[in-house]
Parts: sequence; C-alpha cells; structure tokens
Amino acid sequence: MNYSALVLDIEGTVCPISFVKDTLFPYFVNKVPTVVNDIDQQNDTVKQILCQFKIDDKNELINHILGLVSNDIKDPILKQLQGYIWAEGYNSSEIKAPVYKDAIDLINRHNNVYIYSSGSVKAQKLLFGHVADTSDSTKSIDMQSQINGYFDINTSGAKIDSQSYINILKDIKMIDTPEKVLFLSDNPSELEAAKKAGLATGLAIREGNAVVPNVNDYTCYHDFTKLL
Ligand SMILES: CSCCC(=O)C(=O)COP(=O)(O)O
Ligand SMILES: [Mg+2]
Repeated sequence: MNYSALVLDIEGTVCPISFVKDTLFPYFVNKVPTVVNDIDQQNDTVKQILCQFKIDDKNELINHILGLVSNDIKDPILKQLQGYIWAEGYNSSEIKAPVYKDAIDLINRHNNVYIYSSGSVKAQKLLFGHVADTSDSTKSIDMQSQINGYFDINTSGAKIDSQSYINILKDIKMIDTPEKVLFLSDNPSELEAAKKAGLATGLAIREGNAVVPNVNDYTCYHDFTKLL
C-alpha cells in the first residue's frame, strides 16, 4: 500500500524508550528544583508555564512536577515545560536523539511525514533538530526539513482519543481519505484510537517496549526497512 501520509509516534517507535526514561527525564528532573526556586530568573514563557500549575509553594510545586514525571503522566503543562528545559541540553550538545537508522531512512524516503507525540511540539522539533549522527558521535543531524508537521496533546488532544486523529486528519487535509494515512506507534491503545478514526495502523516492536499480549491483532514492524 502506498500511503499518502505517515504519522509517527516518537518514544518506542522512532527512538528507544530508554532514551526518554534514562536521558530526557533524568535531565529534566535534575533541573526542576533550580528552575522552580529561581523562577524570577526564567524567561517569560517558562514563568507562564509554571504559573499554569497554580501551586504557589515552591517545594510543593517541585514535588508535584517530579511526581508527574515519575508516574509518566502525560500532563500538557508538564510536557510544555519539558520542551523548554530540554532545549538547554540539546543546544549544548549534551543531548542527542538516537533515532533508529530505519526510522531515519523511512522519514527520508517519504515526502509527507508528520509526528504525533505526547512530547510537546517544541520537544519534538528539538529532537529532530538534534539526531545523533551514528558515523560521528560528536555530530548531530538536523532532520526538521524532512518533517511536514508536528502534533502533540496540546494541539490535537490525547493520543488514546480517536477525535485527536480526526483533528490531525483535518489539519493535514486527509479527512476524506483516512485509510491513506499510516499511523505507527508502540502503544496499542493509540493504534485502536487511530483505527477508529479510519487510519491505517502499524505496531512498532522495539527492544525495551512493553509486551503487547494480543500482538497478532496488529500489523507489526520490528523495523521500517520493508515499509513502503
Ligand atoms: C518529544 S520526545 C519526549 C517524549 C515524551 O515526553 C513522551 O511522553 C513520549 O511520548 P510518545 O507519545 O512519543 O510515546
Ligand atoms: Mg510511544
């Protein structure tokens, strides 16, 4: 099947879950106390995001944010904040995104690729702007020009809600032919929601992903080499 558009999840699909859990989250957790305690020194956007939590006490706010991270809560305010904190890590080259080689190749050979992740649009752009270069560990590759658009839980809604996929179909002007849009994710609940909206779906099977008991119900991809 020739798909007119691809919509790709990030964590567990185009990069390992371990990158998010062992690199991105710890980097963020380490910075949270300073960012909250020194709120007056943060830029206006970060101040506004912190204010949205509506918690005045700094220690309480720190504990609230850290609790969201440790329980992997896909909270829209948390996700916005993470993008701003990770920017420092990417811009200083401390963080580079280990996007799977087969995912890089897939993105390079399809001309209509979109991203839909719980990570904020800002975080997504940073990630694709700083993809680890496997041939030279000191370098990163900017893949942003290969991505046609980015969607997150703030722009489109929760990933397990089929309305979110309808919103995306409208945005990418594919609402009349949803079956020509392929959504790839490691999360069966997301695939079910996308399927309900009429999209074609594929389950990413990667090392470290959660085991899917009813794996035979899905079209599975251990890598994307043979896709398209
Ligand atoms: C944009 S990378 C940050 C990943 C993240 O915060 C996250 O929650 C990943 O969720 P996904 O929807 O990509 O599985
Ligand atoms: Mg995922």
